Amino acid sequence: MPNVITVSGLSKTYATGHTALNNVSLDIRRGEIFALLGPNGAGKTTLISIICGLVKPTAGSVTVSGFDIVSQYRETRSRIGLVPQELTAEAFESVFATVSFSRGLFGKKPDPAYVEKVIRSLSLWEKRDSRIMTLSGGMKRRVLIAKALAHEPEVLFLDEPSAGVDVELRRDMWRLVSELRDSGVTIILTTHYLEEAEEMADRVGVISRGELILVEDKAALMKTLGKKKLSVELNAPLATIPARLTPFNLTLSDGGGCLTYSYVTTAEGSEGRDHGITALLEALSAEGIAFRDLHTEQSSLEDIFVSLVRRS
Ligand SMILES: Nc1ncnc2c1ncn2[C@@H]1O[C@H](COP(=O)(O)OP(=O)(O)OP(=O)(O)O)[C@@H](O)[C@H]1O
Repeated sequence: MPNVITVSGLSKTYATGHTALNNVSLDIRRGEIFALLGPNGAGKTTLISIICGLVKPTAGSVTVSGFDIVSQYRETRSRIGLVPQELTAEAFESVFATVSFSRGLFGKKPDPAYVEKVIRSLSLWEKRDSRIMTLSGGMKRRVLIAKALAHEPEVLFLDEPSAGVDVELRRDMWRLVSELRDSGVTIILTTHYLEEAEEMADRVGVISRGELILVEDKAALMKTLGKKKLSVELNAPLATIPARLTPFNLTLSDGGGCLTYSYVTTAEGSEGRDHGITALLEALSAEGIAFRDLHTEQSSLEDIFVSLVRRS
């Protein structure tokens, strides 16, 4: 996949002297869903704001579809849709008028059929003539997405799309984001919710204190980091691990009193694929090894994330 955004050596030090981004380089592939994860204050919004031309970088460069965000601002901005964190929309305008107006801001010719399509895809058609102020919070958020899509952007930024929305709207939004991706739009979202990244993203970037500490395919991340451990507390300690048990790559601890087995719990793995636990228990029984207790421990994405951020 060719890159749609190239970020090179990007840094931002605010007037306060605070360095919010430090030498960040990142390629976003056309057509992917990229999740940017990071704790509060990590620099996610700063990064997005620079790419969208709202904040000036201190050093480094960014191109969008090959155009420079500073010297070719109009070219880059018209290719980007931004759904901001805060709910801001014109209170007295109707949904249809607001979305049409957003399209006009980017110099696009009016296209009521396209605006209708966007509004329908966000299940807002029934509300097209309603004033924004009369809508629920969830509907207002849908309007923000419609506004961001009004000028047919190639790239859509969603800053904390799930903040303050209920489970149903979150699900709807996830569905919408996949549909947009299927229609060729590249999506970059920031989130605190690992579940969201896990559900939607093709790739994940972790940012902490202004530095990009990891960029990885989600599947690979889950595979390497989504591990489970089974600990078997033995009745009698073992001096060594018997040969029959070698294929399980066990570790022996607690003075020989505990055997630990690690296995992967990716989405595919948990759906019926044998983790080898049955085979392990059979092998233990065949070796005449008795145990008094079994327990499992899972490294949650939360743990993984916290340990990555701490390590950085
Ligand atoms: N205009 C500004 N002037 C000075 N400092 C700023 C400004 N905007 C952001 N910062 C600081 O830069 C750092 C990064 O902020 P940013 O909003 O990019 O983080 P974030 O990862 O988006 O956080 P959150 O998850 O809370 O939205 C923070 O310490 C913040 O206080």
